[in-house]
Amino acid sequence: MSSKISPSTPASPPKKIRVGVLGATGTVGQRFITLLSEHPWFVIDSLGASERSKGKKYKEAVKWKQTVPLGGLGLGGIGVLDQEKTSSADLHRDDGRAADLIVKGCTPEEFKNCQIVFSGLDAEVAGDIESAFRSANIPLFSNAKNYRRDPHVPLIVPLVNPSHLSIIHQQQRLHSPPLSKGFIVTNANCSTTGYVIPLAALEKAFGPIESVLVTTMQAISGAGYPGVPSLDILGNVVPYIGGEEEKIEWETLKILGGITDSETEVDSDGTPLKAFDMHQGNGKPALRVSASCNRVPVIDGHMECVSLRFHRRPPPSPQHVREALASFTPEIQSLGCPSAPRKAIEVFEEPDRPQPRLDVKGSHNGAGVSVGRVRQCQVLDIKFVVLSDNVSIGAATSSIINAEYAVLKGVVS
Ligand SMILES: NC(=O)C1=CN([C@@H]2O[C@H](COP(=O)(O)OP(=O)(O)OC[C@H]3O[C@@H](n4cnc5c(N)ncnc54)[C@H](OP(=O)(O)O)[C@@H]3O)[C@@H](O)[C@H]2O)C=CC1
Ligand SMILES: N[C@@H](CC(=O)OP(=O)(O)O)C(=O)O
Repeated sequence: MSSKISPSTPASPPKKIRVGVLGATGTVGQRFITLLSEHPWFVIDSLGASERSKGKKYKEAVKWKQTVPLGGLGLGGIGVLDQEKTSSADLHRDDGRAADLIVKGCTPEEFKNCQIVFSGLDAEVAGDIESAFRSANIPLFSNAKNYRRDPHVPLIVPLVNPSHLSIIHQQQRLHSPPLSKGFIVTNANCSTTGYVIPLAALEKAFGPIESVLVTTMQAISGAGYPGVPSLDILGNVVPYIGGEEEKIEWETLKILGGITDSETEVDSDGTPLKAFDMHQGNGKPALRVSASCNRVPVIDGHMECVSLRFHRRPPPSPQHVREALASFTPEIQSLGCPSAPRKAIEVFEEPDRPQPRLDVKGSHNGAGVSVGRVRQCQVLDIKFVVLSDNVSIGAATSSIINAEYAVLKGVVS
C-alpha cells in the first residue's frame, strides 16, 4: 500500500485545537460533547444543529440523555472556549461550558474558527452540509453514511485502518478547486465497527479470513433519539434494520482491504489513482460476509455473534485466537492518541460474558470492544461474541481518535 503518511511519524504534543460539532444535540452529538469536554487537545468552539435548535443555549436545545450531568462537564479537563474570544492566545480552561454555548446553524461560515469539525448529523441532511464544510477547507470527521462509499473518502475504524487516511491527499487534489486543508473522513456503521476490530486482530495474527457470518443484536440507541417506538421494542425483537446488513457486508471489505493503484482511473498526468482493493489485493482471497441484523430491547451496546473461516489450513485453535485477540495492539496506541483504549480487545473467559448491561464500557471506557465465548465452530472454524459501545467506539470515540491520528500525522494543523 502506498502512503504519504508514514506510520513511523513521531507523535508531538499538539497545541490546543478548536473544534466544532454538527448535530450536537443528537445521540452521537451528546457523546461528542461529553468526550470533548474532557479532551486534552480539543476545545469546543462551536455547536450546530437544526433550525429547531439554532439560537438557543445548548442546555435549552438539547434533551440531555448522557449519564454524566451536562452541568458537570469540563470540570476535570480543558473545557469549552469562551465564544467572545477568538484568538488562539485566548484558549484557556473554561469559565463558560458547553451547556451555555448558543447553538448555531450548520454552515461553514458559522464554524470558521474551527480547525476540525465533527459531524453527528442525520444522514438525511449530512451530504450537502458536510461537502460544504470540505469545500470551505474545514477538515470534517463524519459519522453519517453518506460518503462511506466515496472512492476518495477513507472509511476508518481507528483501531483497524487509520493508515487509509493517506487517500485524503487524492481527495483534496481531485476537488475542484483543489483543497489545501478540507477533507472528509468517515467512520463506519456502528455494527461494522464492533466486529471488524476482532476480525482485524485475527487477520494480523493468522492471515486472511475467507468467510464470516455475523448476527447482530443492536441497541435502541443506535437508532438515535427518540428512535424506535417503545411499543415496537419493549418485550420484543425486531428482525430488520433497514440498510444495515448491506452496510456491514460492504463496509467490512473497504476497511479490511488495502489501498492499491486503480486499474481504471488515472490522474491528469496519466498516473493511476489510488483505490481501495476491497480485501482482494496481494493474493488475498475475496472475503465473503453475510450479516443478519436485529433490534433488541437494550439501551446501549451492540452484541454480535460471529463465525468465521480462515484461509490458512489448519486454522488456529480457540486458545490461539483468544491470545491473538487479547494481545492486539493497534497503531493508535503506540502512536499515543489520547482517546485510544488502554486495551483494544478485552477477552472474557466466563461463559456468560460479555453482557451489554455489565460490560458495555468494559475496562476500556467504551473505546475498545469485549469478546467472549471463543470456541470452535463445527461449520466454519471459530465463533465468538463481541460487544461494543455503539455510541462511543461505534460513533463519537472513533471520530475523535481519527482526528487525533490526523493531528499526530500532521494532516490537520
Ligand atoms: N446512534 C448511533 O449509535 C450511531 C449513529 N450514527 C450516525 O450518526 C448520525 C447521528 O445519529 P444520532 O445522533 O443517532 O441521530 P439523532 O437523530 O439523535 O441526532 C440527529 C442530529 O442531527 C440534527 N439535524 C437534524 N436535521 C437537521 C438539519 N436539517 N440541519 C442541521 N442539523 C439537523 C439534529 O438536530 P436537532 O436536535 O436540532 O433536530 C441532531 O442534532 C447519523 O447519521 C447516524 O446514522 C453512526 C453510528 C452509530
Ligand atoms: N443503523 C445503526 C446506527 C446508524 O446510524 O448506522 P449508520 O450510520 O450506518 O446509518 C443502528 O441502528 O444501530
